[in-house]
Amino acid sequence: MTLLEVRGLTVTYPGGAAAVRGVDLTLPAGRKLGIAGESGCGKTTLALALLRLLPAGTEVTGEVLLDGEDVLTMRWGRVRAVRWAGTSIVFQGAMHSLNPVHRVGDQIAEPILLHRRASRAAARTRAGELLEQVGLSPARAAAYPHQLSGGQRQRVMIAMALACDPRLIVADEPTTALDVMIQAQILRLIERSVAERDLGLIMISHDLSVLSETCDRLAVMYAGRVVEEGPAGAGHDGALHPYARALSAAFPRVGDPASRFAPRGLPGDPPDPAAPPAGCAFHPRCPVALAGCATHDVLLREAPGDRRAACVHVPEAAPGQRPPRGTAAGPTPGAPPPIRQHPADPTGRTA
Ligand SMILES: Nc1ncnc2c1ncn2[C@@H]1O[C@H](COP(=O)(O)OP(=O)(O)OP(=O)(O)O)[C@@H](O)[C@H]1O
Repeated sequence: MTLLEVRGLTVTYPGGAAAVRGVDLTLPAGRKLGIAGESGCGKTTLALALLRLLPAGTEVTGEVLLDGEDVLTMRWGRVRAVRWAGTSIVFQGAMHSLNPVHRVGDQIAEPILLHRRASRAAARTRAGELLEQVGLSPARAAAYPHQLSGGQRQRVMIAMALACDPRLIVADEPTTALDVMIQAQILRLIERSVAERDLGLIMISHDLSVLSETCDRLAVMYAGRVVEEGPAGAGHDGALHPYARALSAAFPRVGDPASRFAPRGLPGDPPDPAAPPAGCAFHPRCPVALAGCATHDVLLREAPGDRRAACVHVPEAAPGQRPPRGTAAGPTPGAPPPIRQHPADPTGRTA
């Protein structure tokens, strides 16, 4: 069963930065999708669009269907309910996401009070249970965020994300600010939490190794587009698109000590999202670009090996090798959908 379907999602910030361009993604219930790409490629913008958290005045086209219901056209009351009970988000740097003047137990209890209409006592009890489930003592409910370590704060964020039993968790660089040992613990906690509850997970990271370990499938973004999507286990070795290959070569490989000392970087910078180059946006940095790549953009299409890739060098899969309709990714053909101006949430609340 499809939990999330993103169709032709395009996001343009005020000022003209087209941060996400024609993204199509499908996430079946209970599956884990990683989204990778270097800084500025549009990963966070995509996450914010899924929860309608983009700033006022941002232009959004396309559809974000959660259980078939379009998040982009919902009334605000419904959006607020969906943000906790449908999709919840774990950001990097919990210190900035938690309110410094409230006890963490109260912050976990708040969405339960608001969205589950629980009594204050029941919400507090549930907050204690959630703290225990993420490996913290229920007594820590009385702590303020500054009294906890970075790893403990991130556990509190995960407890908050789980508070209203969402069906999908979006984790945006959930471990980036943590040291390697704590990073591993938090990743295991996220994996266990989604497995126990059979949740969908979208995990965003610039770290391909983290995503390959945690997720079932991996989408690689460049300049606002998904340029490759496929099984995550092969993230290091099976990539087809030259950008996905370059990204994977930039990371040390498990079991290949030599690669630790000689990771290869990618020369050049990603393009300005307000003025992406004509043709394939990657062509100015692409080691195998052809003359036509400067004028002709290849849309994401079915490729061999249960993958999709947007490159002229990648052969298109034969019709018999393609997945059933509805799982394909790539800009949706046909007339462009209407542009929606994102109004500010009238209450200014994000709960
Ligand atoms: N509020 C905004 N107004 C205008 N442009 C923005 C805004 N937020 C992000 N951008 C631009 O949109 C592009 C995509 O940014 P985004 O944060 O989505 O990328 P990212 O892949 O998540 O990067 P990072 O890994 O550094 O967080 C960038 O060029 C960024 O400068």
